[in-house]
Amino acid sequence: MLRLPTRTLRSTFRSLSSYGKVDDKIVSLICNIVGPDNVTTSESARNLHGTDESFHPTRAPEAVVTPLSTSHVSEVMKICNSHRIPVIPFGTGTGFEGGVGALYGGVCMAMHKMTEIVEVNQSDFDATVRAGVTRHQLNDWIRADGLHFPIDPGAGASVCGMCSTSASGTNAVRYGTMRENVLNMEVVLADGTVIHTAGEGRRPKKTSCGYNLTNLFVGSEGTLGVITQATVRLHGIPEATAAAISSFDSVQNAVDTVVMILQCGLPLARIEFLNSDMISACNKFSNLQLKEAPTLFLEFIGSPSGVEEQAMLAEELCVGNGGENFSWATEHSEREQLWKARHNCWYAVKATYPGKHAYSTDVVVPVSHLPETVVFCHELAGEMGVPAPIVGHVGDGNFHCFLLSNQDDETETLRIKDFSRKLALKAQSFGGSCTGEHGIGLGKRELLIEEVGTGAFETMKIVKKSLDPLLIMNPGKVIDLDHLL
Ligand SMILES: Cc1cc2c(cc1C)N(C[C@H](O)[C@H](O)[C@H](O)COP(=O)(O)OP(=O)(O)OC[C@H]1O[C@@H](n3cnc4c(N)ncnc43)[C@H](O)[C@@H]1O)c1[nH]c(=O)[nH]c(=O)c1N2
Ligand SMILES: CCCCCCC(=O)C(=O)O
Ligand SMILES: [Mn+2]
Repeated sequence: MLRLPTRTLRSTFRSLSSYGKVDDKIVSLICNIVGPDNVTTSESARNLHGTDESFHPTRAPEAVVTPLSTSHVSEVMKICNSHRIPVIPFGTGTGFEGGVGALYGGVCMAMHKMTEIVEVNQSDFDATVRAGVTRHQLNDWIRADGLHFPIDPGAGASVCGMCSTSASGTNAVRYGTMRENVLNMEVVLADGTVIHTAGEGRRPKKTSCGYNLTNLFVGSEGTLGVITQATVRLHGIPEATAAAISSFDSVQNAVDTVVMILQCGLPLARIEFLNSDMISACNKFSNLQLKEAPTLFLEFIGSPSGVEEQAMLAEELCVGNGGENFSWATEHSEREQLWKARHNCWYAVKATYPGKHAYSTDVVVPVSHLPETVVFCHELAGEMGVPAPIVGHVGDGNFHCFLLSNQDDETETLRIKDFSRKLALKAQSFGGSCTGEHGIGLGKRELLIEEVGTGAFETMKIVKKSLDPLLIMNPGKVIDLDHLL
């Protein structure tokens, strides 16, 4: 099934241009599989599918293919593999690290037409979806059964795209990330082979059955195969929910409170930190009237009395650290407004600086190092003269700092890259990571090597070359081609 190349990769790829071109012959071969309505070389479609939310320059693929089934994906992969044509999977294009850019041309495999919710097992708390299903679509489908899929990147991402970046969001402190919530995946490998990472039809909540292929493909960012189906955990919608807000006079006091709340074992559903620049952007964009100060947004779930008890304990801890204006709400509309504003932070800050290109850092540290890392970020931004709205999933030790550049201004772009690198190195020095949820993509390839070290990096290269010997799967992402040739 999988073969290592007989010649060395270096001689196979004498130059990067040795990738095959998507010429008329290839388009017609693909057309024979998916039908003419499901392949296009139009400029607008190509540009759209080479773009995500990142500030990395757009790189359009040569063609966009929209498969309708796993066998379509498999047959197209066979053609691409035999002509050594790059394939770049595309979910909904909401990624932050340039993952969908076609650096070496090739075919974009756009999954949005595979929209079937294959099954929902209400009493087993799991669902299986095809690659085009978004998290919103899944939640709309299962709500009436009293269930939800809690992983919530702010955008309406596809569930399989979320598998591929190991996404999380505001609920991870309670429910975990995609890594803890994916039970099985169907994946089409570079040569067209179809596998099920946990075995076909399997959906056990735990397993000791061999190597964990599921978690190999979670976070693989389209570089090891195309995820065509995912089986994910679902959770019951809690009986009662309350949201709370408290503002502080310093970043340090706000983040110290987070550590205390976690140390008390309060079973929070969400705890998010926003600095004053971020609150200011949210007030304008989402029509809130919050005090422009370091602020915590919290959410508690459980029984009505349990929620009240949690809110009172949280209030005590906030007030003990100088927290002001502690207020909490159980009303659905009030909670919705708050979390909608939180999910729109990215758009709120973008609207504050029109015309600029935006980049979001994504460091994560052990929570005991969170206060000094957030303060470091604040001070570094001050020293470097970089405006720095900050928002974070602080219950996991993960936060984002929003950076801006005028893409034509090289000095500005270098400055934010420098800032981002310094912050990532600081997080790594505390035993943390350069990325908690956005992935490596293009921007963090060197940081990946520093983070995992030579031995683990060499092992990653072996995995990549074994599964994709001709390096056609999303080439240049996660691992620079120079390291693979
Ligand atoms: C406003 C806002 C807010 C947030 C976020 C975005 C935006 C716009 N995100 C980022 C983003 O939503 C997240 O990275 C998603 O997992 C991307 O899913 P897409 O379907 O859009 O993948 P997209 O199409 O962007 O692709 C991302 C990567 O996955 C690969 N890929 C996509 N589908 C694949 C498939 N079927 N098989 C194999 N590879 C595939 C692509 O090749 C690419 O490398 C985020 N994220 C987060 O973790 N936490 C957060 O809090 C937020 N918040
Ligand atoms: C500083 C704003 C960056 C937000 C990036 C999107 C994201 O992950 C989120 O949590 O929101
Ligand atoms: Mn986030």
